[in-house]
Amino acid sequence: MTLASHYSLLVVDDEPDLRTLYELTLLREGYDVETAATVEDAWARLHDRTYSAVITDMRLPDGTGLDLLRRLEQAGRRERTIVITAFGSPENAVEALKAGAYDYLTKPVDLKQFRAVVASALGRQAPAAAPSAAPAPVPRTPQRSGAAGSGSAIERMAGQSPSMQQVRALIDKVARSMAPVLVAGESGTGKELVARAIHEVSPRQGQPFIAVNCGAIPEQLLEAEFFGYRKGAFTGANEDREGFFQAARGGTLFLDEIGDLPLSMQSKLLRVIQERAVRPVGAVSETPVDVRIVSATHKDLAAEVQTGRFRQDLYYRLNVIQIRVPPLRERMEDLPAICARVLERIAQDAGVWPPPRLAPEALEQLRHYNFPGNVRELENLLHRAVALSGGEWVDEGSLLLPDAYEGDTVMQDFDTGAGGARLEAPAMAQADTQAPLPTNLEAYLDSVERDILVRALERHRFNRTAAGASLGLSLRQMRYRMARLGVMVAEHGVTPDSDGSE
Ligand SMILES: Nc1ncnc2c1ncn2[C@@H]1O[C@H](COP(=O)(O)OP(=O)(O)OP(=O)(O)O)[C@@H](O)[C@H]1O
Repeated sequence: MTLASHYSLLVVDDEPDLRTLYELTLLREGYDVETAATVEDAWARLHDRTYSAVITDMRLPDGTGLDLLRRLEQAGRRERTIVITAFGSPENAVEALKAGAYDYLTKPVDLKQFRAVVASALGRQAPAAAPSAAPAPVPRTPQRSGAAGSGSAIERMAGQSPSMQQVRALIDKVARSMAPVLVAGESGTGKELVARAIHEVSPRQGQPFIAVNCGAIPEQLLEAEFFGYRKGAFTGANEDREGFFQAARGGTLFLDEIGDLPLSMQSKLLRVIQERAVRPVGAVSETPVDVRIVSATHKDLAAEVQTGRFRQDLYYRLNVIQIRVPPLRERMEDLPAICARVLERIAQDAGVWPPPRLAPEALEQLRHYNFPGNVRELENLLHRAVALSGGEWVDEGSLLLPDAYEGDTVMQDFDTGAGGARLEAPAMAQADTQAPLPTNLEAYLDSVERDILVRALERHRFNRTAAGASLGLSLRQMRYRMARLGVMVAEHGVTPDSDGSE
């Protein structure tokens, strides 16, 4: 661990008392500290040497903290900046974060928070934020953490269209600061991928990335899930539990579908963001947390504010920097690159190489589709196409774009496919015309297919080649289908994983 004395800090404030207070606080932490009283004085010092971080008051006699910040940005300096703003002027704080400040503090400065923010800017664990005891891990059901598939988010993100280049540039820019980011875009456009990318290129990359789907947690559990609870806080609380905020300590908390958060929880979240401290349910005191918040929404949050469904003050706090991920139909020039990247991943997951390629006619067909479900829909489509074709090429016939589900085309595809069990699905559907229709055709067909694969594998003692051959499939096709549907051959049989391949 780096010694505190290896960090040098520049404190800029024109009030001698405050300057001394900050200086003493930081010296006590073991840092090297220099001070300046004006923008010009600070700039002269910065001319002579570099610092680990600059802590500046917003109002200075010859300018503002923002002026200093902009100069640092323009000169390409790497110093992290913390701006101290007057109480009740959140617009200044937002302005500072937009201009590239790492973080801000509000007057009167709470010294505990001051130490924690400086430590965070230097990439050190804040002393006050260290966990007191190791609480039990939180149940992870509504939360998806860790890598979403193989490879880093930046590597996974394909496409060089101007809008994607802009998204990448913004990711790079915001990664350096603590500023909250709101990622906006339709479902399936890649918002979570953007959030992960921000975390990965930020200094927090070695720390946890915790993803929470705000819409998936029952309202009465929200507080306990977010902030944790103490033993005995309510019936069933048999032990202390951490919440998402504690689990994300030092890292990034990704709040997906933030627009689904009920109003009661919105005010609690706002408080935590303002205070940078959480109070677990049943606890008497608050614990400081150093967490960067990235949220995402497919809703028009500004409109939600207008209708009173989303708190304006929270919107203001979360939306300091907005990254809009455009729908796929607005960046169709990215289609070939995204298809190639997705096909690579499908092949990798199935343990097959080289990855299949998209036939030019298939690409042409995709170009004419408008992808209401965006990249996620494209992924699902390609998954199925690869499982159907199983060869080196994905052709037009295997794409089954939604319109092709109607009429004869489906029957034809099933007929020309590979006989046997695959004919059962349409045959079954015809047999009982009174049977209720599935509400989700894709999920229904997947479950039929999964069932057939499992039965064939069981009948052939889990030998994929033999089971595949009995269904008229090559080993390669069998592997793709098993990977797509999450059917795994375990030591003692087959494990259908109902979540599919993700
Ligand atoms: N530019 C891209 N290149 C390759 N894959 C991508 C790209 N964008 C998104 N994906 C993939 O598409 C899928 C959907 O992306 P993601 O989950 O990030 O979208 P989302 O906007 O968060 O969706 P939702 O709103 O449904 O939560 C993921 O598997 C992701 O890896």
